[in-house]
Amino acid sequence: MTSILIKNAQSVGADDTLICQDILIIDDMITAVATNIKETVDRVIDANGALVTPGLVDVHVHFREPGFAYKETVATGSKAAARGGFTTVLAMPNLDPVPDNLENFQMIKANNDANSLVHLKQYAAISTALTTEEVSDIDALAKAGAVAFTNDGKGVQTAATMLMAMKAAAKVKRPLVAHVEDNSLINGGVMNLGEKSKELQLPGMDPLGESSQLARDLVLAKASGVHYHVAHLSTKSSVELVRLAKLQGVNVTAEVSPHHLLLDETYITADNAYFKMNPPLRTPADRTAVIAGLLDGTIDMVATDHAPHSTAEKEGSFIGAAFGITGIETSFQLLYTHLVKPGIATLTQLLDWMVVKPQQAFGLHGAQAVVAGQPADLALFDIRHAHKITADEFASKGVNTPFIGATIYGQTILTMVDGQIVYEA
Ligand SMILES: NC(=O)N[C@@H](CC(=O)O)C(=O)O
Ligand SMILES: [Zn+2]
Ligand SMILES: [Zn+2]
Repeated sequence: MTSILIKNAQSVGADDTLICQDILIIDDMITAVATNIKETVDRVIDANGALVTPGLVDVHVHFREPGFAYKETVATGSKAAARGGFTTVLAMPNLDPVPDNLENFQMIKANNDANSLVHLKQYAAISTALTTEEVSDIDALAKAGAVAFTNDGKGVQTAATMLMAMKAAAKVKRPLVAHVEDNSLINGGVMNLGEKSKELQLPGMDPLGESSQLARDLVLAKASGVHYHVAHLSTKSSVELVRLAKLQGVNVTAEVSPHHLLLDETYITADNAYFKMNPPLRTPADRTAVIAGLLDGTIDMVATDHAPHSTAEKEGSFIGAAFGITGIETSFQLLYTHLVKPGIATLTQLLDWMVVKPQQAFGLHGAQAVVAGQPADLALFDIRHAHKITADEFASKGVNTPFIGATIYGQTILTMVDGQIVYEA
């Protein structure tokens, strides 16, 4: 038996008030939360007024193993997750080999299970190689433990393939997660098609590539009854479509990334690939719409789309650089600093978007509140001191984020998974 007593932590109570309490953890469970717990334990940790939350959940990360271990591994990615305050993450299938059959999936899952510091669930591919019209063996992959199905990185180009996959996913009661992108509207674009692409004279991708495929999918989702989840939603038009679909009873959920909430294309002042990701940063009107969509519940959750790449792949121009930015070590902190501190959102809302909704939508197990009887998955954040993000502090192999140099509050002090400390500052 191991026992840990965390003293003087501030947990979020009713009406968003902070309550200073002690937390007793025995083995993998929270066994008591109260003021002034007196108990002989193996270790006492003085949280010194830090915020305590249930472990964060990220339904969209790229851990790159197997195939691209030079960008990230399960060991480094999960360490980065722990450093960000995350205790459960869902890993994308754009790997090599692709988890589009049982053998590949089992090999990838075994490697995840052997090397992850946090709870790690694996997505399987919708179609073979993430690009074909041949739907994967969704039934077998679900039985093997696939948390959900997605071709993230690529849109599913034909309605027939999408409908077939949705019906199969509905049968096994797993979400179908869509990276919505119609290739016929991308035109080799490296950023959003509009004023900024014109100014920088770079090829732009039409934002209708996202919303037009989303509109198709929502019709198919309604017909198939699948739980359809939209990955990294980024345009005003997409928000409007999801809002309408929810009103019509479509079983749809949606995620937005921290960068689409906090940045737009006006932040791109030079041809610097640290601002290159897919979907691209959109217009200020799109950004206003995704924030409003999150606040009114149209968008259910935040997911980082943590996409590490090597320095060589992100150097220089948008042309030729890889799409994607890292995010798992800075997301809670950036959103706390820019949404909660200024009063745009409450801490309760932020935790709803980063813990409760992801767990509910994907049927995950984990603490939804720091209370006795819950699993000891939790994080402590220092919300009182400012911190400047530097490239050398990341646990991830990727340092490709435009937020380097930003000042944030909420640095992670400690992260615990099943009662084990997996990160300590
Ligand atoms: N978001 C990105 O820009 N890149 C992701 C793929 C994806 O999420 O579509 C990647 O795998 O690097
Ligand atoms: Zn994607
Ligand atoms: Zn992604």
